Amino acid sequence: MYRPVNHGYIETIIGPMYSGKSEELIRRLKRAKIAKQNIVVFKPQIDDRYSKENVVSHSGDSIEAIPISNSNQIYDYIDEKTQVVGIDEVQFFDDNIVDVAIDLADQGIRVITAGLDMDFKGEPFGPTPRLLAVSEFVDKIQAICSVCGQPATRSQRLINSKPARYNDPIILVGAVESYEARCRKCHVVYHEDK
Ligand SMILES: Nc1ncnc2c1ncn2[C@@H]1O[C@H](COP(=O)(O)OP(=O)(O)O)[C@@H](O)[C@H]1O
Ligand SMILES: Cc1cn([C@H]2C[C@H](O)[C@@H](COP(=O)(O)O)O2)c(=O)[nH]c1=O
Ligand SMILES: [Zn+2]
Repeated sequence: MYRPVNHGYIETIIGPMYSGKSEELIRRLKRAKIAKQNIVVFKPQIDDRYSKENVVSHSGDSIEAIPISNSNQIYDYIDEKTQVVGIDEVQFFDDNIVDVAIDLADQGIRVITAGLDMDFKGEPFGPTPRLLAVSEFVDKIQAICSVCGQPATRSQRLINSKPARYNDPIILVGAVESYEARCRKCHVVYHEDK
């Protein structure tokens, strides 16, 4: 694909749940739209929490998005006019999403991704660590700890109001019924062997 000027790069917005990643992604994409840039937004199909075809923040901001089940599907919606690509919930994709982001940036596209850096156990989540390494710009943002009010960097999973167990599955789509924002001190994971 021919692009006359190569100004591509990757921006990544990371943090725990409720930290404002989707709000910030939507804000940047809406500004690009105001600048009359050609944008395309993607989200993983499994995230049907608030909407199937929009990125929606916990506070209700939204922008139209294409749900995809495989990162290579992004290429079906990109052409020589595409200037900005947004990808939300990037942690749910496989590692190939990083190669797609690199390829798009190499083609001159501004790629803006948002996702969780850590899972409910406080461990690196899916492709995010590698994505951070190759991004030109990274913004790590915080929520408010639901226990103590300090800046929250972790996502607390609660099952029947109790901390989730270490061996529980990593993926569980949800919001306030299953997750709270917590700081390091207030974040709890239940280890059955301890
Ligand atoms: N504990 C919390 N800390 C900060 N914001 C919260 C919290 N709980 C709910 N919110 C709401 O969530 C919004 C951020 O939502 P969103 O952008 O979807 O976050 P993220 O994509 O990081 O999960 C905030 O503007 C606020 O209205
Ligand atoms: C911590 C954690 C989260 N999830 C899920 C829960 C939500 O559906 C998304 C995160 O959404 P947000 O826009 O950041 O609020 O991820 C999960 O599947 N596993 C986890 O460990
Ligand atoms: Zn706390």
